[in-house]
Amino acid sequence: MIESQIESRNYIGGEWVPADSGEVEEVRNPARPSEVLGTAPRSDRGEMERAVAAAQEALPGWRSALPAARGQILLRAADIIDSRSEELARLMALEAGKPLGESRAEVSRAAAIFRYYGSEGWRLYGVEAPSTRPGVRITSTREPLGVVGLITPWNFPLAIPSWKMAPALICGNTVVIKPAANAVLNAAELVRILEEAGLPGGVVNLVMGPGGSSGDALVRDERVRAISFTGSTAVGLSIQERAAGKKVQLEMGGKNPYVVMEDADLEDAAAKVAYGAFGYAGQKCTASSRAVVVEEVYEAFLEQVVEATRALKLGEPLDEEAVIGPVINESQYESILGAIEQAREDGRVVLDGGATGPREEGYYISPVIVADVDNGSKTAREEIFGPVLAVIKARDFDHAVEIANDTRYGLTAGIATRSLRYAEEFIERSQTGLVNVNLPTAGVEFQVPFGGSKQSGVGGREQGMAAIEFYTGWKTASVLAL
Ligand SMILES: NC(=O)C1=CN([C@@H]2O[C@H](COP(=O)(O)OP(=O)(O)OC[C@H]3O[C@@H](n4cnc5c(N)ncnc54)[C@H](OP(=O)(O)O)[C@@H]3O)[C@@H](O)[C@H]2O)C=CC1
Ligand SMILES: O=C(O)CCC(=O)C(=O)O
Repeated sequence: MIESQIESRNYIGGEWVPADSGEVEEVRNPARPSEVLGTAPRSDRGEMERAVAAAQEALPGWRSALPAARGQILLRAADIIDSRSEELARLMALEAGKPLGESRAEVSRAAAIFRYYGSEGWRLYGVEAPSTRPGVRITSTREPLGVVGLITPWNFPLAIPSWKMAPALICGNTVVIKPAANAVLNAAELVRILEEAGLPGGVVNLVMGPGGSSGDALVRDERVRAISFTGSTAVGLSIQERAAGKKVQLEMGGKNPYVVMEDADLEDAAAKVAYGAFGYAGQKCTASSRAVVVEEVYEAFLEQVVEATRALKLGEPLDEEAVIGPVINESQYESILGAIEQAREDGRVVLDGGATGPREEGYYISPVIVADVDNGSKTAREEIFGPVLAVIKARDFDHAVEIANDTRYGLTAGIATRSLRYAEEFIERSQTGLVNVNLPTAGVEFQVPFGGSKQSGVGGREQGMAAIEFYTGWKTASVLAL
């Protein structure tokens, strides 16, 4: 239980302000839906227009500040995140239903992201190239894009806003962020931390409101030079159309395969697939939702993965031992239960989970594993974003790779094997942005490029140096001294 409800507000031009209409949305605890954690302003287009104007006004000062001075603020933010880690982790567990252990890891990850980009200010390198013309000096330097719009989901309520905001800021851009309705309290805390770290008013602006109105206003605003979005494929692809003329980065869904070869350590593979499929109830774009297993070890793997899944505790997010919490909200709960019905038709149920009790007692769904799934079926093709694992039989390595790649998504893929040849060939042939050998598909590192191919990702990659590339443009100057 929380001690008192949190009344969150928009942050525009350095002021914490309510929605123009005064309307609010309740924020509820997915583990106890009757519990109201707080409220968020129900903003519309007008608030978004003012937030963009504030970001535009703050731009000249921020872009001309020394990168090292911008970096100092990010480094201070990292220290504040660390100093408040337990409180932030508990808020994440309450609002996003993320088990405490994983919430703690995400808070540390957010601090590390701010630290990493805080020092990137020293490395905003340009290039000097030889000219084809005598006496001409050519330099290409990086410039900020201007005002950037960030639209973030609820499933990584601190890490994703951090890995979008920190690189945008170090490069000298100003920001307007629209967080998901189910992650507003976390987003507001992060912005409060940046304010406390000394970020000038207007450099980051936060507007809470429905995606269809305030989010749409951000996407369409001509003053906004770039949009970085994480969320569903349908919304992402529609943003690509609405944001015509802007630089766009879309991180969308996944239907991530984990191939299990005959030479794998089956116990290890089963543990990694189970964690990848069911950690945080499968609500990750990197979740292992398809296990593709060669026939030689198929039945043995099924036994092991059921056992490994049974070992994962489903419980209250504040329970130290829990790995699987509730799903985020009623609409996801309904949609996942519908997908489970479909999965029962599409395969042989080897672990029969589903709703664990009345929804009023929390949106809990226990893991479901279906075997003998055809890769052409709905269960194997559509992102469920819930605790459902489809197991698909492959004849051999080539067939497994073919099945793994036979999807409209291309975010991440894994393989369990002891063979260097399988591992290297899988890396080579996998049509994904990330490949993991004997490691879970979920859980990415911030210092390297992150993102997918096909309908998992459009635009430049996030994180690592790729984010610097996204949040800057190049200016080439040619000079002939007379
Ligand atoms: N790739 C990933 O990591 C994620 C994938 N998903 C996928 O999406 C499904 C649904 O989850 P959901 O939260 O509804 O995802 P959405 O794609 O609807 O939401 C993601 C973000 O986009 C905003 N948004 C929604 N509609 C618009 C719009 N028309 N214009 C601009 N912004 C908009 C949302 O705001 P608001 O919350 O106010 O609607 C939120 O901030 C999941 O089942 C999962 O498959 C979801 C989250 C993360
Ligand atoms: O697995 C991770 O660490 C990141 C997942 C992610 O970015 C997402 O689900 O949106």
